[in-house]
Amino acid sequence: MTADCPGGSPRSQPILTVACAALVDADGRVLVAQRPAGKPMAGLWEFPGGKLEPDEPPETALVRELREELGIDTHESCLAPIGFASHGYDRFHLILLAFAIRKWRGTPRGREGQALRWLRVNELWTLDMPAADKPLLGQIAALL
Ligand SMILES: Nc1nc2c([nH]c(=O)n2[C@H]2C[C@H](O)[C@@H](COP(=O)(O)OP(=O)(O)OP(=O)(O)O)O2)c(=O)[nH]1
Repeated sequence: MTADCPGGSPRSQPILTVACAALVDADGRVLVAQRPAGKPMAGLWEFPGGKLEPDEPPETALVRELREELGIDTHESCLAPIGFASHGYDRFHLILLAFAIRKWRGTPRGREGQALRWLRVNELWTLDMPAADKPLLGQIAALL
């Protein structure tokens, strides 16, 4: 059986590639961070992570970002790919690569002033998140 699948917008936008983490604790809860005031999408809850630098592999970027943002140490071998989201914002097209992480050293704290919450997967659906993130929730739910 075939289904209608209308074509997407052909707009040409810069591509931004971001790696993000579902940090999963021993109780199966996932960490989310609130984007601080002054940043685009301030107040929305996101998965910690950030942009890849030129020629930087996503795993390397994520280990770096988690150290910078949360003060935790992990290792590339502790990152398990979950899936991705691809979303067109007004100014750029985001490719969001998501990894699950269950092992790290240190206690996450918001080093850039961001609030943190540990939530069960069913609670994630209730959060105000960037539009790109919603498709990731099903992928995370399938994993946990
Ligand atoms: N880390 C992260 N970023 C996300 C998520 N969802 C989503 O749309 N984004 C967007 C927000 C930003 O436009 C981009 C991440 O960039 P970033 O965190 O490195 O940069 P930023 O805008 O916070 O600011 P800056 O570091 O350039 O100062 O990806 C998410 O779940 N986690």
